[in-house]
Amino acid sequence: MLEICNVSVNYGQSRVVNNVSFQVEPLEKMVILGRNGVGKTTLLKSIIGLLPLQNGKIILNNEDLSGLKAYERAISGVAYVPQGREIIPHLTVRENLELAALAHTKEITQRMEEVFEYFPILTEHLHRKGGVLSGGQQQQLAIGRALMSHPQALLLDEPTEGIQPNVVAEIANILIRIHRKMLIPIIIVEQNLKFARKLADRFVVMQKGEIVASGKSGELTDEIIHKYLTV
Ligand SMILES: Nc1ncnc2c1ncn2[C@@H]1O[C@H](COP(=O)(O)OP(=O)(O)OP(=O)(O)O)[C@@H](O)[C@H]1O
Repeated sequence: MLEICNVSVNYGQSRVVNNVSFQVEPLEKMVILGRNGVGKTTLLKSIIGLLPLQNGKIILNNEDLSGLKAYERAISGVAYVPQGREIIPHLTVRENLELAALAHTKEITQRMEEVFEYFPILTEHLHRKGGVLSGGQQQQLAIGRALMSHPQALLLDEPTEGIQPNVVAEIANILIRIHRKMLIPIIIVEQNLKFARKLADRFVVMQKGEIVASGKSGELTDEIIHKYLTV
């Protein structure tokens, strides 16, 4: 289980995430919703250790990660698919995957085979540079790269951004398969409501750094959408 306990994050004097708490069970996929600039990415970055916590704790499977650096949290099992994918453009698909698994070299071939089961398209592009892939292919590579560390929790920041609708649907189905097989908590920051509804078991909505609504995905009402999500 991934526990976010009273987390606050500042940029300088400015508080961007304020006292956020929620838990994600291994059987759950949680989506974080909210308009632009409400602190969703900042929260994800504080969970993975790229931004310091002002207050609060991050606990994964009873291990307190709060004092650990980002690479130590990665070793403890937190994997991150960043907004914009951040594929290394001059490395090939294979090299992008290998790089993500350097700490686990013994199992690298097996891990890669697992990634190819989810994303067979990557096998067709294995020796091409990551930078020449389409947006959808890069997103698949970014998720595959996160899986190379065999994570205990998976965090994704806007995986549908800039991706064609048919590929979005495919990515949703693959994430559902990944979750069924790995049974790890998944947190997705998302603006695409259709995708969020298809994927998520539960949701939280953020506004001005705080959680203002939460529930099971069936409880995501038009009223909540109108009040906190439509522009
Ligand atoms: N490096 C930074 N330094 C100072 N302020 C920042 C920094 N990065 C983000 N912010 C500000 O913090 C607030 C929250 O930004 P954040 O990116 O977390 O929001 P978000 O909900 O993820 O939005 P989006 O959907 O646009 O990515 C915004 O007001 C943003 O301008």
